[in-house]
Amino acid sequence: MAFPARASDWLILSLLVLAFVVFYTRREKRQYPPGPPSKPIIGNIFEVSPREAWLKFIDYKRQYGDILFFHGLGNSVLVLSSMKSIHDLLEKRGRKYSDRPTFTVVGELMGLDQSMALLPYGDEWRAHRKLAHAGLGPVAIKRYHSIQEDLAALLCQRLLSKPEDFFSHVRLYVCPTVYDLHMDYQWRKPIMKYTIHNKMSRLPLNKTSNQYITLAEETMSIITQATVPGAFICDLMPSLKYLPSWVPFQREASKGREMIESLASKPFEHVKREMASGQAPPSLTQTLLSSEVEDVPNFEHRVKWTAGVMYGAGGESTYATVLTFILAMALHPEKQSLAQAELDEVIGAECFPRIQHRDSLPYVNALVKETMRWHPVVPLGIARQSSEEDFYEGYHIPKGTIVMTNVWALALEENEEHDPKSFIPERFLKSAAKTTVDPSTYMFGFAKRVCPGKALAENSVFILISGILSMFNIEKDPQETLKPEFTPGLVSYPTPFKCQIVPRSSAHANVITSRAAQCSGK
Ligand code: HEM
Repeated sequence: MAFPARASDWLILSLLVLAFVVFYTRREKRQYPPGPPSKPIIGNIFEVSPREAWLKFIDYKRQYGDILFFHGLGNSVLVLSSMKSIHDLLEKRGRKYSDRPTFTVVGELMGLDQSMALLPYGDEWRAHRKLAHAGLGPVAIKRYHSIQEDLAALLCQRLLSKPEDFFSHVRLYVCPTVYDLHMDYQWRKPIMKYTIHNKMSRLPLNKTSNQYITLAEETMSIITQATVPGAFICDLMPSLKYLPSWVPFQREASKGREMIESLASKPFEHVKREMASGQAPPSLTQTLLSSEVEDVPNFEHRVKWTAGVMYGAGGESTYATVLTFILAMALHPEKQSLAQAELDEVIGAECFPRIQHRDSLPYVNALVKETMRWHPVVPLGIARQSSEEDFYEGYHIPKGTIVMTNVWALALEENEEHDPKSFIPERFLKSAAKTTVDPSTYMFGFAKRVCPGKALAENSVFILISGILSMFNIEKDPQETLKPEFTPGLVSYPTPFKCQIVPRSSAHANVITSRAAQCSGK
């Protein structure tokens, strides 16, 4: 065997060995996390379906494990399906994983990127979060208890008069819970005429409805349509955003921009006027404007957008949760009776519950948790984007990777004691073995970007659900086969279904009427 004889030969050989080692080490480091097989150029990116992707991700989780990777056409997507991986990346390495993806049309062109939910991780976002904590923190939300209780009573009143329109009623009284906090009671003053919208959940509002609600619902409709993947080619080819204003999508974007700006500005100006006249009731905007953080630069702009984002961010998910509850009750009357028995015993028969009763109703709380677990309404969380490249468990995660949290997989985690697909509130009772993770630890997102409305939402969901349970029986429509089916989007709620919502007795009907009358008198 011939060996290199001269020093220069040794040098060349050493460099070759070094280059070989570096090449293979880097190749090793650049190994992506597992995922379905990929093809040249398109990779496996088309396996990420825009509709009900969570169902497919469950199958892939079984095959490839808790971290899944999809890539192709210059995109990469990481799906995290275990608390451990979510905690390791979003919590422990939060600095790298707290950005949001860029939405060219709805964000940049329509201006929604001024709102906390889409703001990049940075100083502006931090300023909005600080304001949100001031207005939605544990002490501040106590100011809203009576508003939330009134809205639950008014929802029951509507259910009493036209139970078959429950989709519309829930929409009308749940989304504005958030709006009400933003403004005040004004939206309820005009008489609203509305009917159930056949396919869509959105309210078909007419001219007699309140201008703020009409604006909010129309704007939400534009935002929802604009965020459907593929709605605008400009989202796939961002350079198209420089096309002139007469191009059709630019005209749509400019209309959307106007409406989104009005959604934030109009209620804000309304509260300011009320404050100037000394008559502003408690609301998020009012709380923030009268807070002592006025030395913050752009204070008014930030308050306007912090409060303005809440209708979209909070209404839809609360609405979806209450509808899921109604569906679950129609399917599980035996669980409903157990919750009603507890309500009757703890707060008294024919009494309307209050938020302060929350801690003394373990079964009702378990039922609320089970509603959230049984069908998570935000099944894949809200996407993040990695702001730096990273390596996790030996895998390479490129900078700019879209990161999804597979909440659906967490909720349907295999469990030895209880079937994850069945509706069993008992799994959350203290007496049961503590094998099921509390959904409030994953339903509202994670770490730095965890939902700032969580505490408020939990109160809303509790009072709406316990109010309905205490006053009504929800029953299957005997003429229909009730099959649980849900919409496929970012926020997923039951597709239209029929059920019967009947007062538990005439005494209960009277309680509803007199409790609702107290609200209208305010
Ligand atoms: C059942 C009701 C609700 C659910 C299930 C829910 C769920 C979520 C989730 C999953 C996120 C994403 C967090 C992340 O990226 O990790 C989020 C963000 C957010 N939620 Fe909620 N939410 C609810 C109600 C509310 C309410 C009532 C409000 C406002 C009053 C609200 C305001 C927000 C805002 C502003 C964000 C964006 C936070 C940010 O990007 O920094 N949510 N929510």
